[in-house]
Amino acid sequence: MSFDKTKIVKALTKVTDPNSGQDIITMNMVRDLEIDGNNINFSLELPSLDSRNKSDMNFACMQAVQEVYPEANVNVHMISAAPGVQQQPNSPVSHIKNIIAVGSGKGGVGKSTISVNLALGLKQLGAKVGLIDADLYGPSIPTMLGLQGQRPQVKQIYDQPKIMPLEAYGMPVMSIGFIIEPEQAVVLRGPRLSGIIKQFFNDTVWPPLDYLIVDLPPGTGDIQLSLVQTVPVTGAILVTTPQEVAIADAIKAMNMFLLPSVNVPILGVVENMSWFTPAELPDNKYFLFGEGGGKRLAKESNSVLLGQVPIVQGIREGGDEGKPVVLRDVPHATEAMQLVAKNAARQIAIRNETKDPTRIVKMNN
Ligand SMILES: Nc1ncnc2c1ncn2[C@@H]1O[C@H](COP(=O)(O)OP(=O)(O)OP(=O)(O)O)[C@@H](O)[C@H]1O
Repeated sequence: MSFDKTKIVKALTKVTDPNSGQDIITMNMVRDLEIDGNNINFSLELPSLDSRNKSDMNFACMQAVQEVYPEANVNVHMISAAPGVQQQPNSPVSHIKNIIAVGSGKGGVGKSTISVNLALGLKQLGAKVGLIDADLYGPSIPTMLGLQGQRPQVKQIYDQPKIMPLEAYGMPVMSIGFIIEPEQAVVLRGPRLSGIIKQFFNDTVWPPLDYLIVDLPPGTGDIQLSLVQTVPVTGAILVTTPQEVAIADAIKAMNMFLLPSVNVPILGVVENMSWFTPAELPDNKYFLFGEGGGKRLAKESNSVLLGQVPIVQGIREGGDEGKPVVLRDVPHATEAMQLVAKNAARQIAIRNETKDPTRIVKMNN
């Protein structure tokens, strides 16, 4: 009896890739399928050959094929994925094309608001997007997406517990706020924080994504460091308000990404709360927080201004009500957020064309 390749492929769709939660055929991990008499041979491409699930996956492949062809000899050859753009053999998330950090110098400049709208804005453009809220000083993203009080599920994959992100508007989301109470979060110290960041990547099942947006705490600290030590960060976006005093802090945050040992490119700057326009005077702009900060920071970081977002009541309401403004139709605001997303997508594409993939920062402790 000869074996049917289509049946074998179908059988292999029952084998799960533990990193993405998808099957290994969908993830394009099966290569060089050959039938040779009683032998069924193929290669299984893994992100890294020291993957902890290597033998489980080998066994799962054999079992799946022998369910349809019990008499077959199944030979699975494990190979390591060739690193492509933004892929590194040791990245726990090589199925995520771009990891984008959103940072700021000061708190309260609207970094989380920009992160949420940027993520959903990129999704509106047709991309597959995920969001991580790593801002432990105010994990506000659960509220901004109407997910407050919810807890992610834990699923056993190959006998290991894996976290399944929650979903908002079709977008997978993880937050420090899903795991610990905000009061507890602020007293956490280095090793514990670094453990949480690692969990977000190593133990969370992210589907294949074009962009994963990471909302960082303001300033520079343990979370930023853990992030660049865990995954290759494609680039950083800085959020600032227009006033001069915010810029000095934003420059410190920028310098951390640009340290030679970190080397994460700055993709651009978003200036938030740029001006206020009262509804009854639609042609007037009041520059409550001064002017020019975003432009200056873009110049300092040798990047571009991705957009200016005015102060609009609908932006605050969108956050409080769990439906971000980019999904609404709010004059001056929805369009401004969509433009930020469009410009960010363009700058990411330019970055990937012109610069080498970022490397994960090696720990020297
Ligand atoms: N352009 C804007 N217009 C009106 N309200 C805004 C705007 N941007 C942000 N806000 C509101 O300001 C508040 C603070 O925003 P947000 O939580 O995004 O700041 P943040 O920089 O992430 O703060 P932190 O990092 O300190 O938690 C929120 O209530 C948000 O809805």
